[in-house]
Amino acid sequence: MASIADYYAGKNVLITGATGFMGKVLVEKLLRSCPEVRALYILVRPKAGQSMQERVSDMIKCKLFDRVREDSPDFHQKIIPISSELIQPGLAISPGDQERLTSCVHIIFHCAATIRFDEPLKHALQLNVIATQQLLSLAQKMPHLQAFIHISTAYANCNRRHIDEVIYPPPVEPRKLIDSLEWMDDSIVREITPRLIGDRPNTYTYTKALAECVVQKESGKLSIGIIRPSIVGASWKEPFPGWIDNFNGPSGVFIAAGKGILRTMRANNDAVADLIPVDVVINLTLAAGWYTAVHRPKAALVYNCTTGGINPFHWGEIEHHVMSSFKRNPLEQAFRRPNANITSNYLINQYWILVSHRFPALIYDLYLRLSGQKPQMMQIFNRLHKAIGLLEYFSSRDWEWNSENMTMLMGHLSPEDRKTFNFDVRQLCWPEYIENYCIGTKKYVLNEDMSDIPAARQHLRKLRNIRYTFNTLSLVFIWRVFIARSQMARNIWYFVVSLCFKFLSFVRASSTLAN
Ligand SMILES: CCCCC/C=C\C/C=C\CCCCCCCC(=O)SCCNC(=O)CCNC(=O)[C@H](O)C(C)(C)COP(=O)(O)OP(=O)(O)OC[C@H]1O[C@@H](n2cnc3c(N)ncnc32)[C@H](O)[C@@H]1OP(=O)(O)O
Ligand SMILES: NC(=O)C1=CN([C@@H]2O[C@H](COP(=O)(O)OP(=O)(O)OC[C@H]3O[C@@H](n4cnc5c(N)ncnc54)[C@H](OP(=O)(O)O)[C@@H]3O)[C@@H](O)[C@H]2O)C=CC1
Repeated sequence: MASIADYYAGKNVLITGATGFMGKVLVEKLLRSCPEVRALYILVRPKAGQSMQERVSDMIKCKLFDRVREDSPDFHQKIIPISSELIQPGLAISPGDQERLTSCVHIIFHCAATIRFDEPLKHALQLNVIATQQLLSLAQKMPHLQAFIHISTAYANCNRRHIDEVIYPPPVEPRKLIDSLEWMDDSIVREITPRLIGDRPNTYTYTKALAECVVQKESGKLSIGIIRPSIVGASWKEPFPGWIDNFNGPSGVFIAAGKGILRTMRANNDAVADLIPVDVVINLTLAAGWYTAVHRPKAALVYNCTTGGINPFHWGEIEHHVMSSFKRNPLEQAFRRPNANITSNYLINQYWILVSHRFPALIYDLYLRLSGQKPQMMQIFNRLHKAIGLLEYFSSRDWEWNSENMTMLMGHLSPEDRKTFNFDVRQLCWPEYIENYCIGTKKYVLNEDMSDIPAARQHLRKLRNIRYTFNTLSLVFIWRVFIARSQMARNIWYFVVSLCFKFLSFVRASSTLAN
């Protein structure tokens, strides 16, 4: 049987979401490990004043592509951008481009989605469900198509505790929901959203569940694979350890903790932190593309791409390793020394939010005001609280995912492919992974230089001295207030002072005698 790289040789691949976190890693890995692939057609929209071409040029300049650039400097010639806005009818692909794609594409990887937890339902439905539907109908017109790989999420069915590799019945018939939301204005949709999403925490997981159902129902004769990654984190090994380029999921939490801003968060110490490195997800995705095309399974195969059942690690352990990593490799200009604690207790968390978040923010904003600058800390904390509030659902619970298809797929790979497209997470050493993850947030998200670490350490020492001074002054102040108001405090104070005085006299007398 052909190896994975042999299979992709000469193939035209269509990718949505190629400008996103996972899409870029997919493009890089395909070009590097399957160098004979014919072309990668990527659906891209213009954004933030940049044309499609400008965005793609920026993307290929990214450090992520350094390794493939070294191997084959002309790699970009294989990337063919196609202008597309996925929430428009027909995905806004021009008739010429549609014809080109339908005539040549062999495999589709559908990564695009809105992953925001606070996305209004209508928009999440348009992108995550309707665009998937439209892509499937485009796929139906492709005579050479061999596999359609849909990227879902392990949390699509997070309202269940045990999640098998099956497509569960949808919370609502997607067609009916699409039809009803079409005529409703945004305010009505906002009002009924909590009732619709029911026991799911957000519109993201809800619409991803609907999308899976659409893939199952509207795939016709296509060969389908559905990948369900859990919490996708920095890369484990490829193209280099610790690659990460965004604040999503735990990355923003790690950074906020490393900067000394986040000091408390609600999470269950003993719950499994189902992180999965991005390169593992991409290796599995490419292997699933190969398997789907070669074996043509009759029904869609679902791959729960998770670590919890195979190599579990817990939020409490993550907290410990993140903190010690940021102490060894501090971030620049930290607000306070990194010292975050997680707790599952609501009241304890609220107490620490008051003492360790709001109070320092208030003092710092006061200092900014007095020095003629614009206060900003309270605003930063309000945004942070909103973000961690949306993540708490995932850090406070445990799920059990069955990942038999991942094991089955590994069993079908040749020893060589198992190395090149490694997704065996049993080999993952968590402390080392977390260390590289934290360094990755410093280097690639915050663009900080590793050579500045001594200065960052010096800054942490300065913060420690400020804290000691502040604590001492506060103690003296509180004590003075007590002494002024209470006879008992005064008596204790005189007692302690006279005791110290006696002790000093004793030490002096004994040293005189000794001489
Ligand atoms: C140290 C102890 C650690 C212990 C660990 C404990 C817990 C771990 C925490 C989390 C684990 C749970 C993760 C669950 C993931 C589930 C898996 C999935 O299915 S994947 C999808 C994941 N999706 C997300 O993570 C998206 C979440 N984000 C959002 O929904 C939104 O971004 C938002 C948080 C609601 C914020 O929206 P807002 O409009 O206010 O801001 P923007 O998004 O426009 O961003 C503005 C600005 O802020 C930066 N940003 C975004 N998020 C964060 C963050 N979390 N921390 C810091 N900064 C953040 C963003 O990049 C923008 O910057 P800029 O203006 O410079 O571009
Ligand atoms: N990150 C994670 O932790 C997890 C992610 N997943 C799934 O993986 C997939 C990829 O996620 P990730 O890479 O993290 O997400 P990103 O947000 O990084 O990327 C999303 C991609 O979708 C594209 N996109 C969004 N809206 C449109 C639109 N209207 N038209 C065209 N393209 C659009 C974006 O393009 P643009 O650059 O133009 O915005 C971007 O390329 C998603 O399906 C997600 O559900 C699953 C589990 C966990």
